[in-house]
Amino acid sequence: MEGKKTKLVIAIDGFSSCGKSTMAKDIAKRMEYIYVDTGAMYRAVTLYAIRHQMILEDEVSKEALVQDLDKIVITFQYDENSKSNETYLNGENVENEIRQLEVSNSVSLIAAIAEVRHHLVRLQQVFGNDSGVVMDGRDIGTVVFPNADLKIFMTADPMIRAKRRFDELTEKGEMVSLEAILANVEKRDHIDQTRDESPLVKADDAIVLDNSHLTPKEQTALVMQWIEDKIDKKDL
Ligand SMILES: Nc1ncnc2c1ncn2[C@@H]1O[C@H](COP(=O)(O)OP(=O)(O)O)[C@@H](O)[C@H]1O
Ligand SMILES: Nc1ccn([C@@H]2O[C@H](COP(=O)(O)OP(=O)(O)O)[C@@H](O)[C@H]2O)c(=O)n1
Repeated sequence: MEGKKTKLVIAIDGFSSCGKSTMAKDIAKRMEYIYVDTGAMYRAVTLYAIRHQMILEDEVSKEALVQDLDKIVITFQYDENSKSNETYLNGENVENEIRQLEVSNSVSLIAAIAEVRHHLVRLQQVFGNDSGVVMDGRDIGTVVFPNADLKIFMTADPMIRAKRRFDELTEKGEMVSLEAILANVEKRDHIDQTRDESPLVKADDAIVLDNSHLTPKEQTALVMQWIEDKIDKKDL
């Protein structure tokens, strides 16, 4: 299938920590598409806000942050060691820092700000200009690429998601509790689904993928079949 001429825009949305980016990266590699982790962009803006004391006990200095948006430059660079794109904030590699619980605890507040969303969505849409892109987030199939060729809405049992994230962070040496992770996952899902600006919602034409009991290999195999079907239809 690699090298086929027809290039798709693939949108992957869904709840926190269910495996969206794992799957998106795998698909992008197999298809030789660009992969864009939009969550990393919201996380980088959040890290900037934390470092500039713009978040105090769940209160965000919105005006100050919005004023600074043009000063926040987010880029991705391929890293040979991790064999994946890593996130840079104003030239500094922040890939590890943006995954820490401190950032996770504030990111949904930052992502609820309309001006932040408009700014990042504009940047994300540029990545899709050439098509051949896999993008994951919360509003990709609904707002960023409403005409995406394939839309997937991922979900899994909240406890299973929390355990996956817990294993990942403890493996990296972060001292966290499963309870704190579960609380964060559930709180973010709630804020993401109930915010006014482009809330997390399944697009009408998205396929639901519950991967609670699927391995990464199994979920990729399933999605590769859906991609093949889409390409066959387009090539007709
Ligand atoms: N199908 C799966 N089964 C078990 N663990 C998974 C599966 N998919 C992903 N993971 C693991 O779950 C964690 C969260 O995955 P990630 O791709 O970061 O999720 P998301 O992008 O939705 O937040 C990672 O540690 C990843 O390795
Ligand atoms: N397109 C996107 C991507 C992320 N986000 C926000 O950014 C947060 C972090 O996204 P993420 O994809 O890194 O989160 P995880 O699913 O990896 O935990 C989410 O909880 C949302 O609040 C968003 O609002 N829209």
